[in-house]
Amino acid sequence: MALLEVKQHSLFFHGDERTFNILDRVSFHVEKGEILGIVGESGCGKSMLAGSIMGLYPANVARKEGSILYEGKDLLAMSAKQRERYRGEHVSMIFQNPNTSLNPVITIGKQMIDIISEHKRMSKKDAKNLAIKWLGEVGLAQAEDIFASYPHQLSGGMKQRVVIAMALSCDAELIVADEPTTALDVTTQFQILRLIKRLQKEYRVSIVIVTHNIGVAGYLCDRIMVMYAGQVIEVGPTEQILRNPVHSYTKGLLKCLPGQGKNIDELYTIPGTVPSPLDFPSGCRYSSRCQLAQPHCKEHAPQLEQLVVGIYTACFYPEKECEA
Ligand SMILES: Nc1ncnc2c1ncn2[C@@H]1O[C@H](COP(=O)(O)OP(=O)(O)OP(=O)(O)O)[C@@H](O)[C@H]1O
Repeated sequence: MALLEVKQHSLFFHGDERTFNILDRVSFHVEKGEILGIVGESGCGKSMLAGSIMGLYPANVARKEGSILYEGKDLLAMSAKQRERYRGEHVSMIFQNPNTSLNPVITIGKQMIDIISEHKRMSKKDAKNLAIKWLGEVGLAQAEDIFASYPHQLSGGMKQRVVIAMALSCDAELIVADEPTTALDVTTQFQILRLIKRLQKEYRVSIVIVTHNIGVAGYLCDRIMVMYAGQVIEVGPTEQILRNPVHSYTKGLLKCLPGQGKNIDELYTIPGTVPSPLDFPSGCRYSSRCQLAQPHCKEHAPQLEQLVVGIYTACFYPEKECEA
């Protein structure tokens, strides 16, 4: 059984005049010890889906459909209290901005002891030792000094390491990381990505990483799931997605990656923008930007279907080559 299995999950929101759809029949799974990357441009619904996996929803959600099964138990059928327990015991979230997870007026050490004590029965002294062990484990030299520091005394990269240490110190089985390196400078980004990769290998934790950067997912993930306008449009093993993508949107995302020696003027961008959820096209949601789109694509919505084993795409013309 997969650790996490999301089936036909849709989210509808209350708008000013009507309800509208943000996630549309999203289905995927995460195996134990796997890293899955959720990739797409801004506004594709990645963060909303990350929230769903955590059982966290904005106040204006009108309707949730489908199921989100964690070890076979459906989050959507749980009470708010059960979902809180699920978050406490099994999953942990890493946000783009580490300050979201850290209290500015409490030392790192006290925050870590509090969080460890919530999850494990142990003396304060043992919790302190465990916290310091984890601070060292995530590459923070002088872990004792970090333990005694306040968040504002640390750099962004150091704070993100602390947040990772917090997640692992509570034995989270699934970590949901929403753009965990986007706020960091390029060098620090690489260091944090390398750290996540090393820790995942060592502790066999499952990770869902949300990123707009398909290169980041390519480096870190076992499989990549590409989203567009609230729908999954391609899923497959990382090698396959990087070398032989089948959906023209995925090809476009790959083409946007900066190459060596390219300056900003030479970078490719996919023409057009992601449609607003208030205005999703009725056929294929990518059809207005797709150079392969046929009249049929504007009228009918392709379903996510298995092309070959393990590779799924929602496109009527997946085999065709295109410029993007
Ligand atoms: N509380 C809300 N009520 C209504 N619409 C929302 C709400 N939060 C987000 N949205 C809309 O839902 C869509 C998906 O947003 P989401 O933040 O999940 O996208 P994303 O792919 O994570 O993009 P980004 O990387 O910019 O966060 C967007 O069109 C966004 O404007």
